[in-house]
Amino acid sequence: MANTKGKPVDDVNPEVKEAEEVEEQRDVIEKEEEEEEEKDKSFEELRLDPRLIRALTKKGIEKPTPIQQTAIPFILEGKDVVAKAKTGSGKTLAYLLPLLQKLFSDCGSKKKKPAPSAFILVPSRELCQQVYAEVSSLIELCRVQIKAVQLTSSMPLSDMRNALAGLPEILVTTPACIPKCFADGVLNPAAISDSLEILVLDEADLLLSYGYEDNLRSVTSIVPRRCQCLLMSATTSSDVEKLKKLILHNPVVLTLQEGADKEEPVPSNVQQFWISCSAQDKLLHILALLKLEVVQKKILIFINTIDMGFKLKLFLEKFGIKTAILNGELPQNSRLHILEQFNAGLFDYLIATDDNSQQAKAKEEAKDEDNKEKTKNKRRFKPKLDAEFGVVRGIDFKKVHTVINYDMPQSVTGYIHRIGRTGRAYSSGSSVSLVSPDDMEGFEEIKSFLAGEEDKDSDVITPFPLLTENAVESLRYRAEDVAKSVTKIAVRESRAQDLRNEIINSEKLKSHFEANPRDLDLLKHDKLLSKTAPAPHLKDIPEYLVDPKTQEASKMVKLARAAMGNSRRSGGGRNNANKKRSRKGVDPLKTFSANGSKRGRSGGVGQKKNGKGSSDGLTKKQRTA
Ligand SMILES: Nc1ncnc2c1ncn2[C@@H]1O[C@H](COP(=O)(O)OP(=O)(O)OP(=O)(O)O)[C@@H](O)[C@H]1O
Repeated sequence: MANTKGKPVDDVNPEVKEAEEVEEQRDVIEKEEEEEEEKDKSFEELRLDPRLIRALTKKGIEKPTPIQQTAIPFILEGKDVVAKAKTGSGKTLAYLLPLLQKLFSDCGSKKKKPAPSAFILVPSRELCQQVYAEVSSLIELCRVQIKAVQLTSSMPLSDMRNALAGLPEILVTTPACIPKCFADGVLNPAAISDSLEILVLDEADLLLSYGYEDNLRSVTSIVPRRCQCLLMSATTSSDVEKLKKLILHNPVVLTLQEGADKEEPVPSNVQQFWISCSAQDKLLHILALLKLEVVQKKILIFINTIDMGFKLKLFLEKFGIKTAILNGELPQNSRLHILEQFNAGLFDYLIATDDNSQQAKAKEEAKDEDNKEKTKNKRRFKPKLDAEFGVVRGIDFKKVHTVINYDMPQSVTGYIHRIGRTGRAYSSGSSVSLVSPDDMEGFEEIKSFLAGEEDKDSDVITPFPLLTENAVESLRYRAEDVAKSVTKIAVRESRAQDLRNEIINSEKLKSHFEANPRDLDLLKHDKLLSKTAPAPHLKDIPEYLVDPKTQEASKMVKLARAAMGNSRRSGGGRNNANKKRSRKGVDPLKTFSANGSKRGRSGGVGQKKNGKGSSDGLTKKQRTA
């Protein structure tokens, strides 16, 4: 940078002056962040047991997140707590750590209780598995004599009995499973009333929407008055209020706010974008996003129906893009395996149908099929959905950098939960929503909810800047041609075939997992559905078709990926240096615009919502270069 010291102000080159101002602003921001970090409490200051702190260190977790800093002391004090904090903010450890610490004091006593001391209720089997894995790994790392088990409704009775025979202290389950256990005599309500000390309702905003109200009532009727109740939620809703009244006694309500005093349901480290296109052009746009590589991998794509998921998979396959599919009709072993493989980085693109809105639709579809079936009096493949399935909400997808809404979600809450699959804990991410004219009303609702009352006109979701119209149009002919070839029959056959394969796989996986619990790479779930290899002209899009701006954008995205890959540490956590790098590092969406303007575009690319971002959107390194 030029040395301007001693020069009269008027002589200073305006660009240099501007750069200096940016530099000063950056220094102020860094200082503010450092001060913020200094105010943060450590796990030691939260009076967490040293065994737990050592376990966290082994997991790469060094510093509590804000919700953990706030909630842990209250939970350790024995208070009922309602904790509302955005997706990915670390709510699971916020309750698991103090819960375990409280059980540590009992684990020396020789006499085991007849029923678990802690119940953790979650809305889906996937979450059950995830929370169980987390609590088990903490117990193992702490080397304490505490036993945790998970129960789900689909387990055979004998497995449930075996699981409970060891008198576990912690039970992780779904609300539907408990009345079943009572009815089958696997759990004894009176014993629970005697033993239960802590009840956790995780993802409380979802428990009622999954239709668990009656199940929960049968549980609460046996919860003793002395039992400490914790309710964790990513969003506020009337359901959460209902549960609060049903179960908690005079709770401490923690609503974690970010920024000055603004409550932001989506983490500010997630940049949200949208693309306006017709419903028919969604295939074309997703092809452009993925094939021209203007979005960061790993990518999670949401669609609303299973058929559309298969159509998308077959369509992308023709262009040599391999994806895996996750939905509620797959067997549970397959679903868990797909999640594990995706989290382990074995594939980059996952197409997911989410939660019960999709289930309702699919059930309708199945009903329709049923009726047709009866009239035709013919036997055909019928999908059966898992009522405890929840692929998205609360699931900790690791290192997802981009979430794409191919179909828009049915509600604001759905949007928040989908977007929350990226930008988890201290990582950054982005989302791109494809919005057709039919989606517009719902989209406006989402936007105005996210902007909040005072900030109605602010653009929280901005137009996606890295894809030019020319770039999209250059793929139109190919996309439309291929889309025509993916017929309804092809979709139906692939769906049936895939399900058959997964059912066979599921059995193999079951026995394999029993023998090799850590082996992930057994079966690949992103294998091709179509028998024909992609045509070369579709697999490799000729360079001349892509305009220079998009080529440049794509290069930036690749560079950023490489940079992020290098700065990543294995394991769950990051150190502070890494964290800072990821916050301010090379994210092309923050530093580049395909539309040419190199400085803060309207829509705020490169600027944090709270106005803390650098004014030119360039990193120190880039400016120096
Ligand atoms: N203190 C921490 N430091 C670093 N990473 C953390 C910390 N606490 C939790 N994490 C990691 O952050 C990720 C998100 O945590 P978690 O699943 O608990 O979020 P959540 O708030 O429950 O999100 P959701 O509402 O979507 O379920 C996990 O991978 C977890 O291991």
